Amino acid sequence: MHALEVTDLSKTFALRSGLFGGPRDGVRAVRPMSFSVSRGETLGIVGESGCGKSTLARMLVGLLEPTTGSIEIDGSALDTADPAAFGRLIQYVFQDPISSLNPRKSIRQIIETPLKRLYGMGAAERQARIAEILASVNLREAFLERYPHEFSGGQAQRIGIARALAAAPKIMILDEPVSALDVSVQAQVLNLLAELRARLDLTYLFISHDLAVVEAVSDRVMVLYFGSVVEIGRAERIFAAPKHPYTRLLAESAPVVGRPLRAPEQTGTELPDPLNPPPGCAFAGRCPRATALCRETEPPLETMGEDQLAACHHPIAD
Ligand SMILES: Nc1ncnc2c1ncn2[C@@H]1O[C@H](COP(=O)(O)OP(=O)(O)OP(=O)(O)O)[C@@H](O)[C@H]1O
Repeated sequence: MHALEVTDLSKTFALRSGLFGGPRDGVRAVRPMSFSVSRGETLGIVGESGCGKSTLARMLVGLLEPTTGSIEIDGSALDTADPAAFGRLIQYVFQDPISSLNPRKSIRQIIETPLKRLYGMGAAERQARIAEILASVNLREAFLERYPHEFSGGQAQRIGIARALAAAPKIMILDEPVSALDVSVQAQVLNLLAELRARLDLTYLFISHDLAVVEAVSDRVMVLYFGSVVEIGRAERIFAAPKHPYTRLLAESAPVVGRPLRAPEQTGTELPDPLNPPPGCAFAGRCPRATALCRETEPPLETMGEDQLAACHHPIAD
């Protein structure tokens, strides 16, 4: 049984009706995708801006209703109408730690909220739990009566992590959790996350533009392009021996540690128009290997080596 099992999950943002009142398709932000994550695993998720990472993450934490598909955690399907059930199982750590914390609430109130809301804990139980959570993110109890703006970025991100841990989730979605932090602080937060994962048997989905960070922290990496999974495989293999030309482009355009992915305009033609998607492979317009087949028929995600799947008619040979 997987910690997380996603089946045919998709999201289309409806648009107002088109010219002359006719229907229009809407923006297919996430096309039907299926993947699973094992208990204790870190799955990295990479892709350029607009590839659907946030939309996927927001569906996984119950902030956005999927258009199709299902989400199972530890074998139980999540009910999209029951946000508290999501909250107890899967939590989100945001990119910008300070602005993601309510400025009018003390740290105690911020950490207490999930304990009350999700578990209905009484005062004594909450006090004990808060002390435990603070210790696990290496923050002093003296911080509890302070407010978010009094903290540095690294401390604020520890508070964001503490808030997520208060829900005692099985899965955490880490959305660019260190990209807003100074490089010197990034490693501390990444080490803390690794330690928490091991100690609490957590499963992570780690979204990042920074391939070096993703490669370092992930067991497997999933590459998204234009709302679809184009490749998924072991972190140590996927950038070293990509099967999909898009994964290779990403790896080649970010050769320096810490360098973020380049914008599409720096790596060739732009992304396709989401309102008017091409019929075949969405990457064909930028792909040096594309043929007529690619422009006509969308390639399915297929096994192409040990633990590696790619959606490509002309995959790169080993
Ligand atoms: N509420 C919305 N209504 C209409 N379209 C949307 C909405 N939210 C996202 N989109 C579109 O869906 C697509 C995927 O967006 P999403 O924010 O998930 O991408 P992303 O990979 O997270 O990008 P970034 O890295 O910039 O956050 C984009 O084309 C975006 O314009």
